Amino acid sequence: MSAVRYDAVGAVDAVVLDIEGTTSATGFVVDVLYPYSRSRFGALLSERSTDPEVVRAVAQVRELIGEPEADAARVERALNEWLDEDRKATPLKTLQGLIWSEGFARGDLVSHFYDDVLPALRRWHAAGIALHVYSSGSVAAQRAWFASSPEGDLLPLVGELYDTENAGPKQEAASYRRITEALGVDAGRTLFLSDRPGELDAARAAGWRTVGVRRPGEPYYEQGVGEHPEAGTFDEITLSTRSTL
Ligand SMILES: CSCCC(=O)C(=O)COP(=O)(O)O
Ligand SMILES: [Mg+2]
Repeated sequence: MSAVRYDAVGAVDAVVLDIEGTTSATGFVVDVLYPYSRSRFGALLSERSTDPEVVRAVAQVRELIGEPEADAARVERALNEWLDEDRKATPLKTLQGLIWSEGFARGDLVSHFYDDVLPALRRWHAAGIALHVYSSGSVAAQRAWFASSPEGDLLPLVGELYDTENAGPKQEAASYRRITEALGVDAGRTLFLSDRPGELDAARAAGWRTVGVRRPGEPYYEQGVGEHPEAGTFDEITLSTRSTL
């Protein structure tokens, strides 16, 4: 796999990061985070049934399954079915985010990053490149994820956090246009790193630059990333901004 260089003048002002499969192992999410949330959905739904975020997420679950009267047990069953399918349904992610952020704060959970990721993020941040996140994981989950890394609190490295609630579905170009507008940066100077071809296609359709991150063992590794430039690790991605040239 050849290294990707973005070193033309004014190449990149901002990098937007996908998490699962890109900065971090899908295996960790599925084997550690998913069981943690699965075992706590029941308690969350019964003990915090009046929490506005829970109320809103439960209403969204009922709407998605087409059962306006679904009780807590039915809602929990739907959440677990989506977990089994790894379906990135927004209310599932909202409820997982509530559970995980408490788990991270309590010290039950510590996030995972591939070895090449944190050095690259520090390098890019030091070079003046803004780092943002766009993940199906909720903003609350993303914040906890970066705050509780094996190397401590990484939140000072990252700027804005986007999820399917505040930006929209990751496979739709409109979501990336929304982020461009919110960030106030040129689409053509924004680089999206993701493992999923559908997300990369949507970002490119919105005028973003893209690099597909293909890590052996990840679910999308065999499928590849189509026509997008690709990198096996963040070490292969050389970035610079106008100000550094
Ligand atoms: C800290 S987010 C936890 C991972 C997760 O639930 C998820 O759905 C990540 O999906 P991504 O869009 O980052 O591939
Ligand atoms: Mg991903």
